[in-house]
Amino acid sequence: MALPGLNLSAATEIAAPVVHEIQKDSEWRFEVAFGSNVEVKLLSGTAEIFGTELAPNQTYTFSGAKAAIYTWHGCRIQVSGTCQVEYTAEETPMVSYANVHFALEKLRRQAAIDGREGPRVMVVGPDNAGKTSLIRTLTGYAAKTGGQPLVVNMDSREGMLGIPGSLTAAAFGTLMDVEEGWGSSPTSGPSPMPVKMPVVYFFGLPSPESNSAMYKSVTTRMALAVTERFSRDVASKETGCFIDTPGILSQGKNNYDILHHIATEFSVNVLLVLGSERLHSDMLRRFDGHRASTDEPISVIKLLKSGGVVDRDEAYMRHMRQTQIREYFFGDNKSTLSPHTQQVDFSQVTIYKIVEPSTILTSLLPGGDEDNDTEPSRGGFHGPPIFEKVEPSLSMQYSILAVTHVAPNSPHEDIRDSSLMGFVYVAEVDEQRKKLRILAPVSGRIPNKALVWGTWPEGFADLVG
Ligand SMILES: Nc1ncnc2c1ncn2[C@@H]1O[C@H](COP(=O)(O)OP(=O)(O)OP(=O)(O)O)[C@@H](O)[C@H]1O
Repeated sequence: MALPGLNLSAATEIAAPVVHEIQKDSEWRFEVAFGSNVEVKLLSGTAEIFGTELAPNQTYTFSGAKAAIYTWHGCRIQVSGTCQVEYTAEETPMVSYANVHFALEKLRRQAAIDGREGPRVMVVGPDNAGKTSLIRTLTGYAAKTGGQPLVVNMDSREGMLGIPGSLTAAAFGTLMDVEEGWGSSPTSGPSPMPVKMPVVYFFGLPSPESNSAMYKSVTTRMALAVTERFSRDVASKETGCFIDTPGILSQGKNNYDILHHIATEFSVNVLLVLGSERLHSDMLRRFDGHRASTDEPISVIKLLKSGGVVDRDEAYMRHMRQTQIREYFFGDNKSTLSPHTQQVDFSQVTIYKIVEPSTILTSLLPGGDEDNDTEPSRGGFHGPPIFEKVEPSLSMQYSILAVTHVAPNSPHEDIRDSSLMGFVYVAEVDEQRKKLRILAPVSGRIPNKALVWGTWPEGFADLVG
């Protein structure tokens, strides 16, 4: 049986519960397919999942998950449902991760005494090295010891409290969601977990390589947002921040200048290198002891990749992106949302498409169409165009549009640098009647703001019927 419209196989029948006894300093690793559920309950002892403790006797439900339940002192867990993979591992890098946490705590205490910002930590490493999991773990530990770290996701391939394609930052001073990872962002429905208030920018492309100039500009804007947050939030300032980076930036020297840009803009002073000797030595050469834009040197620390980190294939990643998009509009099994569909005329929306760098080159060549009269004011800026104003067309059907905070005809730089109100989904484009069917998370008219269309996330045909 299949759930209509969701392209998921229905939950398989629940196998009889199994009890696992996990020895101290070990973890139970498991993978659950999308569309099936596995329930886990902590029966005795203590356990955590990526730095967030499990409450005793509470049932946690996992679907489409690859994760590990770690115990420092030993525990018993009850598992119901069928895992694709499950095993217990005694060898984990958790002690070294905990040592990093204690070292960061020391820096935080010193920063509080000196009235400075806490450590600004950037995590680098190839794809599937465990960067996000390490940041979740260190964020969980920092929150548990009373801190409120800012977590910055600079990887547009995956969303953090937002849709893929966006770059977000949020303060984590409260418990994270054991089942969902980063938890939920403010939505139009109630949430059992404290919601986080992310600041969101749109990149709209899968990789910084797709448009490094635009990525660097959005990075600069995000770093300003983080500095601004530090200036009005003492708890976050003292705890510092964690910056997650796209794996592609660590895979080959071509993109090290982008890593350098992130490190400089965020005044990074701790660089954690996961899972690559060669990257570590490159980073040491580039950064160790070098001064960032503040007066502090950068410490480069090598950490082992966990043996539990799983390579995720394209089909899994695609499913994960679609789940994130669906949850943004419709909620999850804990809180159902009620998005609204409405018809709008083409004339009611102003949509900008991100210009590919190759097109920019063409438009700058003699005879190129740089002086396009249909383009809005460039606010006195004469650089290459960042966006192209486009009329809706069939190719836009099933796409996500980012709703900025700026007026429809704002200069390109203002559109690029604007944080986002949210996202809408183009359910249908009727070129003949010049009408769009739009799905928005809340009711009311689509705000009269500049909308941005990127190539990422890719179109998602099955979101609404
Ligand atoms: N110890 C572990 N046991 C089981 N699964 C794990 C473990 N650590 C991480 N994973 C899983 O492995 C996958 C990859 O990990 P993660 O997302 O942290 O890597 P990453 O370096 O951030 O990847 P990318 O750069 O590609 O986004 C995730 O699904 C994560 O939940």
